Amino acid sequence: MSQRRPVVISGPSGSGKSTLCTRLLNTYPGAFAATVSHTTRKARPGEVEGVTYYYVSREQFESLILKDTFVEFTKFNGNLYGTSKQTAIDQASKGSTVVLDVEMEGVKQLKREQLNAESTMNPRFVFIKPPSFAVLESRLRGRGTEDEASVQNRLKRARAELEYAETGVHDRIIVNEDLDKAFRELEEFIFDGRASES
Ligand SMILES: Nc1ncnc2c1ncn2[C@@H]1O[C@H](COP(=O)(O)OP(=O)(O)OP(=O)(O)O)[C@@H](O)[C@H]1O
Repeated sequence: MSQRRPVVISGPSGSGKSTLCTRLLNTYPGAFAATVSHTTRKARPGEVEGVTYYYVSREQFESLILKDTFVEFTKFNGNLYGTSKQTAIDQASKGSTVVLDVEMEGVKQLKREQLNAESTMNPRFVFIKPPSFAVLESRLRGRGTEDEASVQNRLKRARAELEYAETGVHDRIIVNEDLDKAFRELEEFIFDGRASES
């Protein structure tokens, strides 16, 4: 299989990025690889260093920024998150198509990176859109992982994400209403219309 361009999956928190990414990785074992991000947030029970995240201190993270380590990084709920260039290169060298799950700031940085003459990533961008704001809110609450302040913060950011997507920066927008349908559309986008008929 020829090496495919990296796929950047973005969308508001709660739109279903992780759900769709996980399904992609499980449906095609070995074909896709998610990058492991660096974060300054503390590991939650069950999370594994080097698998879920690379956990670093704020000082370490800031020094990595100065060393131009990250292809994108962002601050969220007081913590820093970033995708290092090296982890994307490592995954691609194993023959896997790299999948990046990022939010709006990450997309903007990746777009800027593309303008850089030395940029080699050349990713494609897909936006996962919730069917409506009300559905997004109910999914975020239904997930049961956020306190009220975090839900409100995510919803505020979601408005900006949706406005940004309106500007036409993504190669494809997928409305995640019915999960199976959204997944088929994602497959079609990734395989350029040659997805399996599942
Ligand atoms: N099509 C769908 N129909 C119903 N529920 C869905 C659908 N897609 C995702 N969900 C549910 O919505 C919630 C949010 O999904 P998910 O965690 O994948 O979002 P996310 O975009 O990755 O969020 P974050 O950026 O915060 O990680 C989850 O509980 C998930 O099971």
